[in-house]
Amino acid sequence: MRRIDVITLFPEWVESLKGLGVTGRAMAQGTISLHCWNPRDFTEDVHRSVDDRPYGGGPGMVMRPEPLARCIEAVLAEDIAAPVSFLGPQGRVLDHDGVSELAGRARLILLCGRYEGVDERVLQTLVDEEWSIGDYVLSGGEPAAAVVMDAVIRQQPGVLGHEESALRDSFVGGRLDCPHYTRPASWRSRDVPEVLLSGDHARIERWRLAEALHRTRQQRPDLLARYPVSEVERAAAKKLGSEKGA
Ligand SMILES: NC(=O)c1ccc(NC2CCCC2)nc1
Repeated sequence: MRRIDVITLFPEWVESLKGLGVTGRAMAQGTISLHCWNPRDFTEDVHRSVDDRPYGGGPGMVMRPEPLARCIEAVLAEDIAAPVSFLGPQGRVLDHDGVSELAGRARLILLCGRYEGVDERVLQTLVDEEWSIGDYVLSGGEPAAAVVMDAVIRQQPGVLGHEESALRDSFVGGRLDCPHYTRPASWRSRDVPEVLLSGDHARIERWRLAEALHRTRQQRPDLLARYPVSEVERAAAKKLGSEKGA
């Protein structure tokens, strides 16, 4: 991933992400270039109108096809070809596999709708796919685009300080994350598990694997069905058990 184009009526909303955290740094460094496009810049009328009343009546407004289409075509005219992805509740629900798929692309074009949605003919003629971040309705696609961008950018090599931390994250290999601790070793009478202070990195790794497996079994048995316990996990849990007994 080296370029992300976001089509939005609120470019300042999206631009604000440039200054935040690891994803902000990646964009500030230019590892990822972020380009915002506003359909309002592609209107022809003096009022620069991007929405209009829905045919068939009903509440709210619909995004007009022409300015949106011109905007999308301007985006497509630049740089390499890429699918146009609409963020909407009817789309494929984003999960780790979806993030990996999007992260493998050289370019993302994210279309953010507002109001009641965009004219269906734009979706039929210019949009290639629809992604959803979950089964709920948002007032705009921008929050969903921000989620997609964050999840995808952190997968890029070199973006996170410690590459392996992106690998250990929850959901890699269908596992939730292990518990995390930092100083002080005893806090409000609660101690950090002694294994983490042992300096025995092999044992610490086994403990982390076993904890992640335990949590996944407790919180997300569906993930266990999809990603069965591996030999490494079984061995780690077994060895830990024997050590505990020791
Ligand atoms: N679950 C989601 O990812 C999602 C995305 C966009 C949206 N609303 C947008 C879609 C067009 C007008 C507002 N609602 C929900």
